[in-house]
Amino acid sequence: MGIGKATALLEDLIEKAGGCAVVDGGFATQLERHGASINDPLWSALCLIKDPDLIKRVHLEYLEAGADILVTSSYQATIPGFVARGLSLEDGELLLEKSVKLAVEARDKFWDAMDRVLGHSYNRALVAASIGSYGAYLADGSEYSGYYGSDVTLDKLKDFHRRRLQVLVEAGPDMLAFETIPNKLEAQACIDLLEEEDIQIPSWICFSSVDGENAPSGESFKECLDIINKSSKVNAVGINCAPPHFVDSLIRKFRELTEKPIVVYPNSGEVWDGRAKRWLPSKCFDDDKFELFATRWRDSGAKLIGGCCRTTPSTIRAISKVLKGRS
Ligand SMILES: C[S+](C)CC[C@H](N)C(=O)O
Ligand SMILES: N[C@@H](CCS)C(=O)O
Ligand SMILES: [Zn+2]
Repeated sequence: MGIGKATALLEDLIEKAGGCAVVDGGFATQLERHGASINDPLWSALCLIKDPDLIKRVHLEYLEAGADILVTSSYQATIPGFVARGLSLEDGELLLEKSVKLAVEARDKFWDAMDRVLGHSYNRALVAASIGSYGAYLADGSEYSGYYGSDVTLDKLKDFHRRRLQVLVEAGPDMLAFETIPNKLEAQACIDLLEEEDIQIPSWICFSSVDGENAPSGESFKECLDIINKSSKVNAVGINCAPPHFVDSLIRKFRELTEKPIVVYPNSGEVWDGRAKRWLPSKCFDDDKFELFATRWRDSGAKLIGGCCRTTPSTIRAISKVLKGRS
């Protein structure tokens, strides 16, 4: 796939979805709702070892809810993380591959079934391989602070991301989703890797934000988007796992800073306590509110809309209903 084709794949989906495609919702959240215990350094990636069937089930639930894009279970699946757990390099790589295969199998199963349903309004979903930030792997809350310490250089971040990216791409996803990137240095590492590895599938880079104006590191989104704009390998840019009430103004800001399609999939508004490893109750938004927000975000110019942590298939059903007129 050349760069033109990569761009077309995402653009076609957005067009088929009526101008705004639906991303799935909180993946780890839905695993937990089904009883999975993920209080672990691997977080949701623990289920790749313990309960892969549940991963597939959650993907199917999001498809049924109307997701046009499935984000894989690899957010916190890393080779050093698996090795720290006693797995071999080879087994770690097999688990990464499995994260893509499970989503592809769910997508194909759902799409085969839909093929037999007359007049359905679903689109054939794309599978986006999740690449969580270095902070997600550290499991210390730094995907929301952007502070990695002075010893973390561009080369270190590229070394951290490179092999996982290669393995995920080899497993055959439709696209890549860099998630909760908290600073400019890591965005640069992602861009450099896409270029150096000559990645041919589309990708998006999403930042977290804790003040509604800047990246968590305090660096401006102008600085971050200026480097992204220089790369044709990044096909969309946006925000994930930030509170929903920040999103509308961030879409407007991003529209001034980039011509790339904008993707937003905020969390419920609850705040992650990285030390206590739990969600702190905060200004929290329910599915009805997401329904209202989704039209506003679309009208403000977002092209891909979904949910992140603490959102569920019912959130995605509400978003899909309002964006596509599905009941
Ligand atoms: C998106 S956060 C809630 C994921 C979990 C975090 N990286 C941790 O392991 O503590
Ligand atoms: N795709 C991940 C992102 C966590 S911030 C999930 O939904 O669990
Ligand atoms: Zn999240």
